[in-house]
Amino acid sequence: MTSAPSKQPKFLPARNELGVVAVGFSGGQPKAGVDAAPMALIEAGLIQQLEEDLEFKVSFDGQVHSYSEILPADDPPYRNMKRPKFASAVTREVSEQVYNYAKDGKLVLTLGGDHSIAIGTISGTARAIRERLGREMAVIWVDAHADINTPETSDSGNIHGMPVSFLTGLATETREDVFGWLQDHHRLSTKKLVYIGLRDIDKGEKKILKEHGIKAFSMHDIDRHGIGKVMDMALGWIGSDTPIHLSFDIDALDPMWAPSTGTAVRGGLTLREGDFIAECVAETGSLVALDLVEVNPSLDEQGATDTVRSGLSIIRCSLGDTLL
Ligand SMILES: NC(=[NH2+])NCCC[C@H](N)C(=O)O
Ligand SMILES: [Mn+2]
Ligand SMILES: [Mn+2]
Repeated sequence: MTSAPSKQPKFLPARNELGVVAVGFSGGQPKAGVDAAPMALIEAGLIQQLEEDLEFKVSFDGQVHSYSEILPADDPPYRNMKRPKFASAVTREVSEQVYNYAKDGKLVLTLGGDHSIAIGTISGTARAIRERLGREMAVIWVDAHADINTPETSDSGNIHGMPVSFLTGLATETREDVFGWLQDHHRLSTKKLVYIGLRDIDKGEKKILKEHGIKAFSMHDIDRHGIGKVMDMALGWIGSDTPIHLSFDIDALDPMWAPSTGTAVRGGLTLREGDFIAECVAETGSLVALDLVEVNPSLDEQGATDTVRSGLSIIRCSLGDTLL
């Protein structure tokens, strides 16, 4: 058994440098409003907290990108995917933005948007880490959902339920304008992926997880072992000294803590469990990128302030804030 490792950030020469990308994209799912999350997080004081409390040197272009300039004129469903060209064009752009920060050794924080944007963030980080360090990174995916449907296994056709299949190469596509731009250097090995918090997995997804031996800790595992042991096991699977990209879907938290999200599922993590996951990742010193996605302030409006606060808390803990 491993205990919480606390080491030097060997691959983060500029650990106090943080690049922020704000992605106002909602096209990976049908509900409007998730594009407003970056502004809600920023208006709640995010950038200031990062600079003043956590002492980061923040690079941010000051814009929440809506990508309206690359909105395709027509975007019919393709292979069961809804709005495939727009999602492809946006994630391609995000991939470039994230890559540009990560290649300079900056830690990258991306604010979503729906979870389809992880196609951009993870591909950008994976490529930069390969080029800069000649290594493969690991991904910790904290979510109620596995988001590993292929276009063919998806019932909804919503691309936010598919990012992991494209990132791992379980789904591929030759059309350049529909994720065909993803190349090997953008991809992630199924062996370097760990899920935490799962509780709403589609039938086809269960089959994929099983067939590929993907490491996953469901809410059942957290109930059985406690979050402390689960984090030991999750980080043990990844191994110390591996760069980590943390992709945090706010719906991993119980709706009690994060009601304003598009696909809320009861029986989730407490805020403390979510923060603890983030703190454990921060303690490794190996975090290279963080996504915070699926906050939708226009759903359950009375709960929006709480949801944004939870999101801020997860971000701060991931980036090294400690209780003492
Ligand atoms: N990022 C998310 N919240 N994803 C929810 C996915 C829900 C469902 N599994 C689907 O494929 O549509
Ligand atoms: Mn989810
Ligand atoms: Mn998700």
